[in-house]
Amino acid sequence: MLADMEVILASRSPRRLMLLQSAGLAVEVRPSHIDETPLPGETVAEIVARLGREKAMACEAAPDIPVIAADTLVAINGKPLGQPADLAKAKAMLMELSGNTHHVFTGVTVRLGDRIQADLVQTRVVFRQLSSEEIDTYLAHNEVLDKAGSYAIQGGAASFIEAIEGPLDNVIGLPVRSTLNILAKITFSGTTT
Ligand SMILES: Cc1cn([C@H]2C[C@H](O)[C@@H](COP(=O)(O)OP(=O)(O)OP(=O)(O)O)O2)c(=O)[nH]c1=O
Repeated sequence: MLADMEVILASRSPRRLMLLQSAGLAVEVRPSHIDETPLPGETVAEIVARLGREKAMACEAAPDIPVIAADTLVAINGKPLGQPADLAKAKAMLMELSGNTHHVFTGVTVRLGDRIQADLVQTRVVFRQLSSEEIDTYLAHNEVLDKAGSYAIQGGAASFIEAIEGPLDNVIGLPVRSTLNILAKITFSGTTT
């Protein structure tokens, strides 16, 4: 039903593009550039929901082409971990995640003209204990500056995972099942949320 549907992806994330293409959509990439600074007092869930929506709204598109946008953050003890500014911050984040449980939140929005459908998906991730040397080796061999929480579960960080509960693709940046659900809803039902 959705196969070969033309959509616009308002994201520069190559992982989101790959995930949508793998689902059979015909994707045009048109990244949105918005200020991703959290507002005072916002929870992590509220931040990703708002930023996903703002990215979808900021993207210029014809009213009959669905726009898909998302925002992903790692949350530990209620605190958001976004993309690290530098390798020192990346190391600090991985030290904090080591031996602990965190949650990955993605806010995904589909916009069609002035109608919006959105969803919020979370995945629980448990990291095993990591040594300082192991983190240094990981950072020396992996690109993490564009990854929330300074790791990529689809790369070398898979071996850090002790347990995961929830969708894996949500951690990579886009929960595909949820995205296709809201895409189908907005395309075929015409309802607004
Ligand atoms: C935790 C984790 C995050 N990520 C990525 C997904 C997202 O691309 C990125 C979080 O940053 P986002 O700000 O959600 O997205 P982005 O900056 O890549 O793209 P845009 O703002 O244009 O939409 O972290 C992984 O690829 N693997 C992981 O294991």
